[in-house]
Amino acid sequence: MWRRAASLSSSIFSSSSRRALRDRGAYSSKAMEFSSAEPFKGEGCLSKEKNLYITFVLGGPGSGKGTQCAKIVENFGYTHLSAGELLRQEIASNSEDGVMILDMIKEGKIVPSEVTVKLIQKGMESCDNGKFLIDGFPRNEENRTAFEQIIGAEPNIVLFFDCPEEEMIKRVLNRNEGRVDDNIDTIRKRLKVFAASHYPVIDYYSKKGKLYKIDAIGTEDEIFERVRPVFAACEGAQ
Ligand SMILES: Nc1ncnc2c1ncn2[C@@H]1O[C@H](COP(=O)(O)OP(=O)(O)O)[C@@H](O)[C@H]1O
Ligand SMILES: O=c1ccn([C@@H]2O[C@H](COP(=O)(O)OP(=O)(O)O)[C@@H](O)[C@H]2O)c(=O)[nH]1
Ligand SMILES: [Mg+2]
Repeated sequence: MWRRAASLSSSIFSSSSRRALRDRGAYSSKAMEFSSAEPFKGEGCLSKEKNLYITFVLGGPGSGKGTQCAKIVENFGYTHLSAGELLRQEIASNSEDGVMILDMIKEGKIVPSEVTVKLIQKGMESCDNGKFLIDGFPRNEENRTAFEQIIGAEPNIVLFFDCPEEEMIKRVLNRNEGRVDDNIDTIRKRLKVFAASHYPVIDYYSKKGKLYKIDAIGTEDEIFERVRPVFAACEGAQ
């Protein structure tokens, strides 16, 4: 069972790890636009006493969040919790909230925070592993503050997959997973919601020095080579 993080500001990399990461090209000058002057102050990686290490994985629809999460899981032993997938499971289980969630997803809207955070909480509590990738959440400021209040923790780091809209549309239309929201009308709505709501979240974590902006154009493997150093430095610091 994971234990609740006592601090809302836990951070992982020592300044030497951060230097090494930068030297290895983990983030481009573009990514640095989002980084604060003094990003990492923490000592350990997965905080020993808290036993909880959280990464939020953000980006627009089709930016490759799920694809890269699978690679992070494979290489670094994280538990992947996709907020969208948890909501789809809730629909499939015919739960009380299922119809409301389905309506919101079809319209590309953001499901009320409490519903999503409770599902994430259940996922985290049912898992012995303390290393979590929380994929596709928080989608807006209200999501972000609800997570802090309900879970009592902040992410240690935040990945943001930066992808042009045309590429996201192309990928979603080719996704072929039978999702009710992978059609051009819903994609356009989702992109509008994304454009209107993601920036304050990104900006918040940037100012806290937790944000890694990853260029999401390239092959899946090329993109993972941009992601890998972020986690490799973390492992090295343990
Ligand atoms: N780098 C990439 N280049 C081309 N297609 C990709 C790339 N990464 C992922 N995809 C494909 O694009 C679609 C969306 O990827 P996914 O990981 O589901 O994105 P997200 O979770 O951000 O919506 C999937 O069909 C996936 O196979
Ligand atoms: O925290 C979340 C995550 C997802 N969704 C809903 O679920 C849909 C699909 O989300 P998912 O992350 O699976 O989509 P992706 O970005 O991976 O295409 C979104 O458009 C929202 O309607 C939501 O309301 N809150
Ligand atoms: Mg996804």
